[in-house]
Amino acid sequence: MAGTSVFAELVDEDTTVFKFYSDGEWKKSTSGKLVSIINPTTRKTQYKVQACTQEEVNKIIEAAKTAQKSWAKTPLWKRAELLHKAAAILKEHRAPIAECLVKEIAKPAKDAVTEVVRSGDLVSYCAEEGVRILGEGKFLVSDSFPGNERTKYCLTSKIPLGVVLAIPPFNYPVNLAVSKIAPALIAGNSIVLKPPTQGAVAALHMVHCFHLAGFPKGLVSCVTGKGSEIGDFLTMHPGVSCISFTGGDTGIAISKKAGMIPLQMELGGKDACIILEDGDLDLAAANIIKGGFSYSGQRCTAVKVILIMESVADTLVEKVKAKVAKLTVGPPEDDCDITPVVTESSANFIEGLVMDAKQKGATFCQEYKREGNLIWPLLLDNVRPDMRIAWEEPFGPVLPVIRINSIEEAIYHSNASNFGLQGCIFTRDINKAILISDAMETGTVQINSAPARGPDHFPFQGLKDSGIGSQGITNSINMMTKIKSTVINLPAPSYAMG
Ligand SMILES: NC(=O)C1=CN([C@@H]2O[C@H](COP(=O)(O)OP(=O)(O)OC[C@H]3O[C@@H](n4cnc5c(N)ncnc54)[C@H](OP(=O)(O)O)[C@@H]3O)[C@@H](O)[C@H]2O)C=CC1
Ligand SMILES: O=C(O)[C@H](O)COP(=O)(O)O
Repeated sequence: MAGTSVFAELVDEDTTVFKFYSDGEWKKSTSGKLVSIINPTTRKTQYKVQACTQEEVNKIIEAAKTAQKSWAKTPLWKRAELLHKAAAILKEHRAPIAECLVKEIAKPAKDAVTEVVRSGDLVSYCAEEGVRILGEGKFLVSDSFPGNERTKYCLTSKIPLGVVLAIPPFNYPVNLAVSKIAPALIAGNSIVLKPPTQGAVAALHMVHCFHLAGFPKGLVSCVTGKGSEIGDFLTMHPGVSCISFTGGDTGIAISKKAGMIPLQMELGGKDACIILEDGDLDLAAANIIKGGFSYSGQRCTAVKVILIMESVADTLVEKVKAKVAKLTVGPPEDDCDITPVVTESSANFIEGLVMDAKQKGATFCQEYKREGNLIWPLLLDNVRPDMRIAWEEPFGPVLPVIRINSIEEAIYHSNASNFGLQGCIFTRDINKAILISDAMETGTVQINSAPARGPDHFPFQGLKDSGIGSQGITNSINMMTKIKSTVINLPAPSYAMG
């Protein structure tokens, strides 16, 4: 159970009130204020977390700055060793952490366990990748640039940035937290985590695994509280040297307010699934179900619009409809495919998109049904560009189908979006696939499979409003370092063996 056994020190007087993590200790905030986490399924308060004060944030950042200085002098292999230890502890305690994910964000039970295991694997991979790429630098000689003799040797290495602020979203509160924490730590940075409110307790449990692994005091901290209240103070804090954020439009606002520091932003998406006449329609239908409806469509990489050639549209829609009918709908504890969406306001937003489509004449392939936060999976056919669902991301189990008559039309629609995260193409013609991929303004294009972030060492990036920079283990480690050069100036040209 959450907050019990090794996690007992996280809880306050009752097992639903959780402390925050500062200077290697679990603490109650002096604010005396708590933030409630509502269970999306029961719509009742499940847990409460501390609303940290600005003073507490100041202390955390000061401690993080101090801890980082000694951490940067800790041998790389020792940093990796601690990360491997944290990964093992995380995996060992996957059950109580997954239980938090089920209660806080209604993630289906099996997927919740997968998130924790995937996170442990990510931390270990990061440790291994870090010792390789951070163990190498460059050696340059001056005479390759015109006008120079070989009188200068330039040695470059990757050095840490300082304090990294990590802000993950509700849909992967553990995995998208460690995908920022592990690269930051292996690269010699300290980390301040501000978890999403929905998912904060799972994140606190994950942080405790780093505590149990024995990381130095102050190196890893976790501030809780509503992003709308404590967010600006954190993101504009002069002690923060880098922000790694995943979430919605909030990221655009942060990028305008943050100082002159490196930013890693992974924001929303409207990933198109383009299906050509020669595409394998069974494969496409299976990927539409997995891509569009897993975790009830609450993934940035979810298939969010189907662009299908008119000549094969009826067949494809029938295949998808048949599979939608088989999706199970209900509580996450029962491991249903479709579970309640994260908040009531999300459910209302999704309903607004559905009603707009209804009013403007979309074809409902299923009856629209909602109970509380639970929305039954819905395929909307014959969606037109004047409908909001054609452009906006529902972050829910509702999927629009737009019928197209040419490849150009598909590319035009995909590129007209303000987002540019991923897209996918179903065709047996690899030449067409490559041409379409090249024309699509997205960070990644998948050929004959649904969009996805993983495997987690692949580069992951969004263009346009979908983000800044690139994630993936290697890119994140590099992003959380800067280059330092030392130039050795020789009194006379010197050529090895020359
Ligand atoms: N590209 C990607 O990889 C992903 C993108 N997303 C996108 O995120 C959205 C849904 O996720 P959601 O969690 O609701 O996104 P939000 O942008 O609302 O929240 C993301 C994080 O930012 C915090 N936050 C809120 N306000 C501020 C602020 N002013 N300053 C700093 N931090 C703040 C939130 O905390 P709190 O919870 O306390 O408000 C949360 O931890 C969708 O649009 C989706 O597309 C989601 C997942 C991955
Ligand atoms: O933010 C998201 O929703 C995730 O980065 C998507 O990850 P996934 O493709 O592994 O679900």
